[in-house]
Amino acid sequence: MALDQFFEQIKKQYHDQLPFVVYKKPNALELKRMFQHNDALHTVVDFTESGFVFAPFDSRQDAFILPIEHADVISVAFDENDFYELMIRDHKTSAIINSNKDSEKLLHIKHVEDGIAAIKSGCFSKVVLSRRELVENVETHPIEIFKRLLQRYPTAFVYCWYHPKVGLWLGATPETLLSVKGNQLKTMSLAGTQAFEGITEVVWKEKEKEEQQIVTDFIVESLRESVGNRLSSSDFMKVSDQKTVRAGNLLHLQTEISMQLSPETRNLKPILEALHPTPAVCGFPKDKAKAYIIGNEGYPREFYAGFMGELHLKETISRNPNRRNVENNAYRVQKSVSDLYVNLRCMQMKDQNVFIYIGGGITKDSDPVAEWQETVHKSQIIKSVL
Ligand SMILES: C=C(O[C@H]1C=CC=C(C(=O)O)[C@@H]1O)C(=O)O
Repeated sequence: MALDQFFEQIKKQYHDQLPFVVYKKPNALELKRMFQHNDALHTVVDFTESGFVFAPFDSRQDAFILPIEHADVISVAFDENDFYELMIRDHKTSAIINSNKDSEKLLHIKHVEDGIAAIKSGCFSKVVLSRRELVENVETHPIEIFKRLLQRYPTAFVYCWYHPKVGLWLGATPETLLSVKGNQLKTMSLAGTQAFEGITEVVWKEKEKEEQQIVTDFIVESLRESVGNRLSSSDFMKVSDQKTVRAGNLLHLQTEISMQLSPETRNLKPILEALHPTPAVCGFPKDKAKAYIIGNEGYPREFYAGFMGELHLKETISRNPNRRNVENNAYRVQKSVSDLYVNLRCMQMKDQNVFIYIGGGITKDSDPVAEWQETVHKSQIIKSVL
């Protein structure tokens, strides 16, 4: 199917107020879309379901799914030239809208100061505080915004999710929550932010390294506790060194973590309950930081800092990648694939109003004004696609 036709069909599905998701995985040269046949709202029961899941920050609230058995899935190839075409077409319309008000600045700085005071009084060692910024009168069609996200963030998970009973969300996230292919589990710890200024070999402050190490330690410990009994040896968990990764115009510190699960692990609920929300979007210890966020942030996060992605989809994988044209099914295996991402660098569209969600990790050494500026920088980057 041609790319234009692919996007036109999505616009029609949206116009007809029927649920859909369109997405591209990090570095993939393929776009996928899933159309639900009717507007029924399906709630996740235990994460053994198959489909595309959309889960909120606060796991006491419902997570939703476009179930594979009620949906059509189509993939199209997407290569560098398509990126180029889109870039040329949309170049003139991209603009950075600066709408930060002084009252928003003072409020965020106050929230960060209060968060630092709570850390110093021993409530928790890290908390991620965020804010929501409103941009009014956005006339760009959400699918055009999605295309711009695609061209800007080739290394991100880029998505547009819509359900008439929930709303419309878009984003380009650099953070994997959980990837399970067969019995291979991969996740990552991501934290620390600085602007990308042409090079990725940058120096990180101790404060940022410590902030990211809190996330890594939490993930390793949570995985040990939630699936540890299925491990035959701790050698099954691999933890990489800290490295710098680029997410559009930002740099972050990242550690990759991987392990093997027992072959029959279909129920991801215990792992997701242990991991989500990680200290990259919540804080540490998790429950105290989460209660503080919900009680003090002053707005509902809804799906920001929640997670989304493929849950238990079937994928045919070649056992021997060198045997490309082998027709023999003996070389192909069907694996269950779950690829879930943290909903960061995202926005929610309500008619022509767009809410942008941005936050940052706070530790005892954080500078409230610098934290405000980090959210301004992140929001300007997101706004530039409107
Ligand atoms: C919570 C956000 O980012 C997280 C992920 C990477 C770096 C972060 C930071 O530097 O604070 C945050 O932990 C956000 O962008 O809204």
